[in-house]
Amino acid sequence: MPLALPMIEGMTAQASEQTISSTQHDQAESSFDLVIIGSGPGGYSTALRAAQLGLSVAVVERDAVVGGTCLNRGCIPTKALMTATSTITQAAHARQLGIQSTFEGIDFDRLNAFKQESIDAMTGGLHQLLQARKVTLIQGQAAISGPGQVTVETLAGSSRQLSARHIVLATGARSTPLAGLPFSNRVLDSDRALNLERFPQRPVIFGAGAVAVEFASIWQAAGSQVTLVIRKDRVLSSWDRRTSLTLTRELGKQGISVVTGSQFSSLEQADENADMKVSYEPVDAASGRGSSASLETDAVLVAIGRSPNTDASWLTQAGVELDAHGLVTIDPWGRTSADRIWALGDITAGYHFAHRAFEQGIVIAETIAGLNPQPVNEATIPQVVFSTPQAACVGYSKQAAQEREDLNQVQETVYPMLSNARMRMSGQGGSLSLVTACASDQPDTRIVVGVNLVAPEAAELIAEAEQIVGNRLPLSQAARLIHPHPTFSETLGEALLKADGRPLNMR
Ligand SMILES: Cc1cc2nc3c(=O)[nH]c(=O)nc-3n(C[C@H](O)[C@H](O)[C@H](O)COP(=O)(O)OP(=O)(O)OC[C@H]3O[C@@H](n4cnc5c(N)ncnc54)[C@H](O)[C@@H]3O)c2cc1C
Ligand SMILES: NC(=O)c1ccc[n+]([C@@H]2O[C@H](COP(=O)([O-])OP(=O)(O)OC[C@H]3O[C@@H](n4cnc5c(N)ncnc54)[C@H](O)[C@@H]3O)[C@@H](O)[C@H]2O)c1
Repeated sequence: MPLALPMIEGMTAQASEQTISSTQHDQAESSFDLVIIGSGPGGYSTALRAAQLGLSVAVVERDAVVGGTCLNRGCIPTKALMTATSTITQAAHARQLGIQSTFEGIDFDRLNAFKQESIDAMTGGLHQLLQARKVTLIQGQAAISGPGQVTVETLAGSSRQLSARHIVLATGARSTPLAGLPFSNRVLDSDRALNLERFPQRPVIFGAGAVAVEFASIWQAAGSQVTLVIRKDRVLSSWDRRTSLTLTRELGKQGISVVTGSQFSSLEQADENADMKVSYEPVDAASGRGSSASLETDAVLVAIGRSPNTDASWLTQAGVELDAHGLVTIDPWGRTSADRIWALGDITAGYHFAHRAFEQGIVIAETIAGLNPQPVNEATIPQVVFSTPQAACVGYSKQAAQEREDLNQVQETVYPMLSNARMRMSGQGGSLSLVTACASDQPDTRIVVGVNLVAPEAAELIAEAEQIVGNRLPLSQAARLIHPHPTFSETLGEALLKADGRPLNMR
């Protein structure tokens, strides 16, 4: 085995590149139980679990560094920036509480170094772990070239042939542009937005999902004047209505200008480095909702979703079936329509989160190893958005629960968040709704089927909710769980007591 990469502070992408290349195994081996295409959360979780189970595994990654979108261009760098800029929000709140503090600006060199250190620590650690589990890493562009055959085109221009008992597709996704508006150094996707030397001063963001809302919060906290243009009346519009309306209101309270019912119409720019005039218009002029305006802006962020990396012709030639959105069709264990080809993560239909890909990878590896695992429970995957305040949910909204034939007597319990001491102290608003029902296979037992939350630390709080919802804990038992006082987690405890007909610290 090559020497393990030490987790060096400030490790550069170039150093990482050398590391991936160095693991193009000195070993001549080209035959594996699994060849995995892509080293993001889907690919690496499959590799780690399969190797743990004694299977021989190769991961092919075209990037210089392992970790995919999540570690290099997604979860980790956004949360590094969020960690840094949320301290500005805290300092502003602290001033209202008598703590004298001044915000003297941002040292962008240091902030960008912190972001890169965060990425390097995670990718370096992952690299070491893959090596420790004896996973073969190969840098290059992979393609299925025949049954059980993968061809890798390396950066040096050479080609390598691998044979595999099983092939796992984990090729991820890329940002979708607005029609007629290609990405550039001023029209940004999330990759470009993460690589700015400094934050834009007057950004206009199109989109209402996690990327749009997280960048809006990061930039607004840092003092940018953010305009968020959304097509519906609220952000995260596929979520529970109360939750998404609460978050929309809170973003407005933070100072973000949220333009509802509107969409991009045109962009004027003298040259590629000049400021732009961006215009938007009502989505449905006849409805009377939405507005038209033109804004001067130094950056436009387009965050309208991502397109799966499934357009290469070798995929369908290998017999892998795609749906109308270009997503790979899989069964609950990750099998595609082609024999011994599996797929997971952002190229499959469902929630596109790293933690879903982790569990899919574990299930695929264990199934290949013959362990017969339970399939991923798609209905209880927690969703989280690291905005200010955070939003998180698991299970069903009241409306979604009412639409299910296997759930009866659906009830919603709303907890008044300002009854919680820590919520009051935080200076942030929020909402919590708990959905309970009786499942048709256990008609006499009321269970918690959904929790929808806006609060500081919502992304942490949802982990407990996932235990309750995912394990179908009867409400009567869940309401006996004791929550430490005074904590944000008591919001869930109090809501459970209220749903159980025993409200404590409220009427
Ligand atoms: C800005 C942003 C923030 C996010 N934040 C979060 C978060 O906080 N929490 C969360 O859970 N999720 C978050 N996500 C989503 C998360 O990043 C994805 O769900 C996750 O990365 C999907 O993993 P994956 O393995 O399917 O694909 P990816 O992580 O995209 O990895 C795919 C890999 O495959 C490689 N590849 C593709 N084709 C080939 C080929 N032919 N040959 C070789 N290699 C190939 C790519 O280079 C890439 O490295 C975020 C996403 C974005 C964009
Ligand atoms: N905290 C997290 O876990 C996290 C953070 C960032 C991203 N992600 C994941 O990354 C993926 C990409 O995020 P995203 O926010 O780009 O996508 P998304 O699919 O979550 O949201 C896209 C938004 O754009 C809107 N939209 C679609 N087409 C539009 C158009 N033509 N004009 C205006 N608006 C339009 C949609 O209504 C939706 O609100 C998602 O799967 C998300 O779950 C997760």
